[in-house]
Amino acid sequence: MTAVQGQHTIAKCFTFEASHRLPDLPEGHKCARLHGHSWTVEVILTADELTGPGFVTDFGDLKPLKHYIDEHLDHRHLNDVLDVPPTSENVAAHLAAWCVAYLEPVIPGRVVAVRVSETRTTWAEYRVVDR
Ligand SMILES: Nc1nc2c(c(=O)[nH]1)N=C([C@H](O)[C@H](O)COP(=O)(O)OP(=O)(O)OP(=O)(O)O)CN2
Ligand SMILES: [Zn+2]
Repeated sequence: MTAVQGQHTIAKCFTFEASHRLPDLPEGHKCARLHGHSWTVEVILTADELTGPGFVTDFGDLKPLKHYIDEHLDHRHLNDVLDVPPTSENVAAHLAAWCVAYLEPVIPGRVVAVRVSETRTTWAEYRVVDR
């Protein structure tokens, strides 16, 4: 059978608990108040060729991201961590930049995007420009 042309993509989810408040919102907006979420982070990776038994990246090799999240975001007030308002969009961009700087050099795959959810009904995705 002829192989279908395509691209492998994998993802792994991480969670953390953190508070935030969003500035520059209209008077009375609920998200200007201090509140917290169980956040979800999904890192999405691709590779042109599989390695080992057929991996884009061994899911286990994504542990440095879990360690970063546990150390720097979990049970923190995100306004103290980021130097921009801690929206889902900005948290996703922050984690994408961290993954490109510190995770990519030590894994075979490339980071495609980081998706962040504050709630079960919302997400924001930061897509890394193709390199
Ligand atoms: N584009 C964005 N919009 C909002 C963000 C964000 O980061 N990016 N953040 C918030 C609040 O922090 C909070 O997450 C509220 O979310 P929202 O879905 O508006 O509220 P609920 O979870 O309570 O959902 P309901 O549908 O109102 O029950 C706001 N917007
Ligand atoms: Zn919120």
